Amino acid sequence: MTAPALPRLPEAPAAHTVLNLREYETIARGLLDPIFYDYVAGGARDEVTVRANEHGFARLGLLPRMLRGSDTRDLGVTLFGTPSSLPVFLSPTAFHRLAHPDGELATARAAAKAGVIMTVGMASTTSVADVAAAARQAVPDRAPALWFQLYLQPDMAVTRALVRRAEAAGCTALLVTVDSPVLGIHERNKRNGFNDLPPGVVCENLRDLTGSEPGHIRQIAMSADLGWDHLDRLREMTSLPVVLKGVLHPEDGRIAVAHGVDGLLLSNHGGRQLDTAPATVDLLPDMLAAVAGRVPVLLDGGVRRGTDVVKALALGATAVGIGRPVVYGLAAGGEDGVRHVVDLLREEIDHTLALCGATAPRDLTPDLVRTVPAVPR
Ligand SMILES: Cc1cc2nc3c(=O)[nH]c(=O)nc-3n(C[C@H](O)[C@H](O)[C@H](O)COP(=O)(O)O)c2cc1C
Ligand SMILES: O=C(O)C(=O)c1ccccc1
Repeated sequence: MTAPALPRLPEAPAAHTVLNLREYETIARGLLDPIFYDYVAGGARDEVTVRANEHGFARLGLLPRMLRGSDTRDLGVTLFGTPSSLPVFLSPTAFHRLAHPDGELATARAAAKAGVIMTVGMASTTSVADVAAAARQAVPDRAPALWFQLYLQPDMAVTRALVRRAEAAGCTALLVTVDSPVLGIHERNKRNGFNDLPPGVVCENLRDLTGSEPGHIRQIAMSADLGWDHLDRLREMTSLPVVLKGVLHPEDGRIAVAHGVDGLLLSNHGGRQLDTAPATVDLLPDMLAAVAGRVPVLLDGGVRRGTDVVKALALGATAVGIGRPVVYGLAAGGEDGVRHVVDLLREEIDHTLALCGATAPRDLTPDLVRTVPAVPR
């Protein structure tokens, strides 16, 4: 068993020297323990889906409109009642204390100051209550904009305990991950022998649940026995909006709506579960058709540029999530790094809207998106 050492305190790069999200990956790679970098960057099996997500955006072009924009643009959206300054939210990622000693606290402060929603992972290395306190302290005059990511547990008492913790912390929605009946196989982790957290790093939300290993990642039960009935029982146990994360087949989108979900997050887990699942942006039109406007559809996977965000919104997504770029920003510069990642995207989205003749996300329509031959990078 090899657990990576905690990273040394990284030197925060001067913000002006980092120009885009991909550069944050390069910087993080130089700072992180290679075992943890591989954990973050990697995906399932051949990592086909990891590459496909970014490639999906590369195969779409934006066809701008002229002479109809405005110098004042509004990027804000409201997602399940939670306002966000951007149509971008932070997707849940586990183990932030492996990227930076301040862990999820730094991420929460950055998200709160940037006015975007952070999804706290069930496998966070800071408790959801402490994350919420950090967000509140960072921006005292605003309610924290936090969602909680949940793996449905076959023991519904455990599920209930986690939901109560998220509610008590003030989370305003539950993202329920359903793409993990079993955990994806990451060959990089196998090669590196990465199968445990270093001493002192604990999944704080799992500390005092039933089970013999308090705070251990093995406390999270992945179960292929879960079914739609478990979702129904979750629906009955909370009045929080429930967003299903990881549905990919349009028929599952229809079933989810019939079961009363408040929204869908079209996600292939960043290519970390079923390898060769298609790119999420390629699946978006079919999912939107299946859902037919009954609930908002969010998307994550491979979003690295403002143009990616604008393409997804133009096709009909309500907002998009970012996963790895947040961890890379955190590794590179703690709170400032995450803040800069969000602010870089903000500037790129605003600039792209201007160039497309749009003043707000609602101006974006599918006719602005064309399939093109991907240009090699
Ligand atoms: C290091 C890492 C940890 C993740 N942990 C979780 C998790 O605990 N729960 C979950 O639902 N998704 C998890 N995800 C998936 C993300 O929520 C998201 O779907 C994915 O990262 C989006 O793709 P992107 O990284 O290309 O932006 C994780 C992703 C990464 C990279
Ligand atoms: O690494 C992941 O993608 C992930 O979702 C996960 C699942 C269980 C524990 C920690 C992370």
